[in-house]
Amino acid sequence: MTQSEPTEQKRAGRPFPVSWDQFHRDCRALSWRLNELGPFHAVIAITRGGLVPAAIVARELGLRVIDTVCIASYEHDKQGELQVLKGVSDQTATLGGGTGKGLLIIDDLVDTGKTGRMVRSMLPDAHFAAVYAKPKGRPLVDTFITEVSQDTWIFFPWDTGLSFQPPLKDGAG
Ligand SMILES: O=P(O)(O)OC[C@H]1O[C@H](OP(=O)(O)OP(=O)(O)O)[C@H](O)[C@@H]1O
Ligand SMILES: O=c1[nH]c(=O)c2nc[nH]c2[nH]1
Ligand SMILES: [Mg+2]
Repeated sequence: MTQSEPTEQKRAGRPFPVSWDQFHRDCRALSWRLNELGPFHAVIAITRGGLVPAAIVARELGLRVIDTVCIASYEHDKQGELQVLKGVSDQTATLGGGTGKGLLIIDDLVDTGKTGRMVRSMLPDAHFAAVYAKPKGRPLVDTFITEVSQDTWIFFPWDTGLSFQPPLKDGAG
């Protein structure tokens, strides 16, 4: 990528900030939906973003077997090549009969769907849930809570902090 190309975040343009409180509520809503679809043998978090919703969903559903698939693609806000740094453990794979049946994969969001596609190819029969979905990634997930437009950038609470916001009207501050 050259210096002048905009990042995915800049290209998205429309900011969608999510507070801890809102995120917790959305994860609880996701848990309600998933509770009707289970039971699941184990939760698999797609790191790192999937770790937070996975903890909340596992707590709500009483699941104590938690594994990770470690995937890196975005360097801050630019998407590069997908790298699988760690797959599911043999023990979790056995629980899912080798194809992921009865396993619950969780991520914070699906955007282009690249990450979701990669995990689906690893565990085709697993249930894949994300808290937020953009249109391109939506066909990859079985369950999600809120859809946002493709030109939206979601700002998660662990990536942000409180800061001064200028008033909408110029000079009103
Ligand atoms: O649908 P996609 O276009 O593939 O994008 C979605 C993925 O991008 C983000 O992860 P990221 O690679 O930034 O890593 P992180 O979870 O460690 O922040 C997010 O947590 C999803 O896993
Ligand atoms: O914090 C993030 N917000 C997003 O909208 C997004 N899309 C891909 N990766 C992302 N990370
Ligand atoms: Mg991620």
